[in-house]
Amino acid sequence: MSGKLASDYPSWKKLQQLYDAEHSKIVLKDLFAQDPQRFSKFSREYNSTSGPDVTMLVDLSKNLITEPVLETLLELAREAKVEEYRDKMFAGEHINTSEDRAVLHVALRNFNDFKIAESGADEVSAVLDHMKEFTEAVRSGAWKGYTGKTINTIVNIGIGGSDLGPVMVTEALKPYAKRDLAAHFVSNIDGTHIAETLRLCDPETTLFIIASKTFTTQETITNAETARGWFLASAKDKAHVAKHFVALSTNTKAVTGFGIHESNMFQFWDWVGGRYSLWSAIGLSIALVIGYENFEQLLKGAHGMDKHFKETPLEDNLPVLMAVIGLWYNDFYGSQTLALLPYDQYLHKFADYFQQGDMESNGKFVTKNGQRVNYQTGPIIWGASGTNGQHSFYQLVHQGTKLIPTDFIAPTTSHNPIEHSKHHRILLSNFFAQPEALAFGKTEEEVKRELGPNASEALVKSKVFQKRKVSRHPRAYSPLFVSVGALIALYEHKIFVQGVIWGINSFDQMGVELGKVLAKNILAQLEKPEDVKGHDSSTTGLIHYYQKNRKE
Ligand SMILES: O=P(O)(O)OC[C@H]1O[C@@](O)(CO)[C@@H](O)[C@@H]1O
Repeated sequence: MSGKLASDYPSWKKLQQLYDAEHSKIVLKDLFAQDPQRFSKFSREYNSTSGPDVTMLVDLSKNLITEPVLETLLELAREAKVEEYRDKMFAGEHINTSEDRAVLHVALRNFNDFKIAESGADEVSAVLDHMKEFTEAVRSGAWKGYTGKTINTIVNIGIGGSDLGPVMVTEALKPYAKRDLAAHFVSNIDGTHIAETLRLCDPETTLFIIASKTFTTQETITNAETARGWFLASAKDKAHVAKHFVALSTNTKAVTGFGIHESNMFQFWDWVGGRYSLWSAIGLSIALVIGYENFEQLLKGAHGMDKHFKETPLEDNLPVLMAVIGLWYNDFYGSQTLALLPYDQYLHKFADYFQQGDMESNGKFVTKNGQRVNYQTGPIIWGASGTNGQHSFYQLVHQGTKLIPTDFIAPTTSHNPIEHSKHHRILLSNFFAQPEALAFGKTEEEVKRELGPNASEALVKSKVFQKRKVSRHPRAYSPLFVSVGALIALYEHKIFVQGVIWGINSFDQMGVELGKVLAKNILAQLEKPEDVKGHDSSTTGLIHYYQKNRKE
């Protein structure tokens, strides 16, 4: 297959020359000493221009970049036609080429701000109205269960994008949660997940939300059937399912086939990728937990970032800046991962969420026109909330042999200013200190001065901190729901920009299909050892061991 690879762009070759010439010499301490304006030159403040006020400071100055490097990275974005592809996305062009679909999660939070011609885009507000009406009915107690009781428990049954977004956001927005409405999330096919959850539920007061874009996902449909069986064991009459089961899907036929009435279905469309769907009907559990008004503010916070991405010149465009700096480490420094480190306990699921968001989008090795890439694409996303990570994996980040790009995120204000915000000050002191330690390290001379002349060579060496990289963006604390919306959209668009530069399709997920097919074949063979056919000796041996030793 012909076509340009990212590594064919002149700017890519220029970046390689800059890397070859500079990487072994770059010392952040020197860069800061040489340029007192470095912080202001490489920081950007975001102030939303639409919807609720969101302010955010993104500080990129502690990155291993110089002005020529950043200029060339932005040149790369231009050569890859990032702006052109961005405009195609917003216009509803079918940029998801392998599935011939538009990519329009921005239409879910657009509030008719910019015209989108894709079919279904004009139905978004009708679905939001339905979500609002239903949410208010459940939260007010107007919606009754089959014995006339109000709903005090919701169980979202879904997996991947039909689970991770609702889980992360309901955690992130817990300060706004209706505390007498319990929310549970069942995703895993492991019977433990649904069994442990149902132990916490009363069939008379529990609402099940079956969340599945395709409504064919084996885990979700199996869990949904188990939940329905559990419910009917008490309710008996199938007519009562309508009061306790709703569906979020694009597949009306499969939903009604399951036994959920169309009036209890909240629709979305094929141009909403699963990992980009929390803004759609998939967000119903979020709206139920925090209230529809706050859910709408979440959408508006994201929309503000959409406008920023759509309208801001590249050199001030936050998703673009974060994307190209991430690419600099990934493709020139050879880093393999990106650590997301929110110093905000409410965001403790943020890295989990973007494992799917980033890795399912950019974990590809061929370009849109089928060419094998000759560079790294999507990074491995991992992380944990601060300060916990400091007591777990920071040793490797500080003194290991790998370069670990890190995003530090923190709110300026806490929802829980207990002890006169003493906790928040301690949290933020660590949030400021860790990037400082990572960026500037500690030289051998400094260690020797500290330890004195008698210190062993080995001890001195063990206390040296090499210089590392860090990008961080403390997040100002406008009301959380809007800034969470803006923050998620920021990362969504960063992922989009990287995919455009790498020339890959960030919006399909062919890689998850093979495992499903193999699992289905094996499932049919698990009964008897003589049924096990067509596998390698390892898979065969493992299955036989299970068959010989299982107790159930
Ligand atoms: O929402 P659904 O159709 O049940 O898919 C669930 C998840 O399964 C996938 O792995 C695709 O098969 C993710 O892309 C998706 O979010």
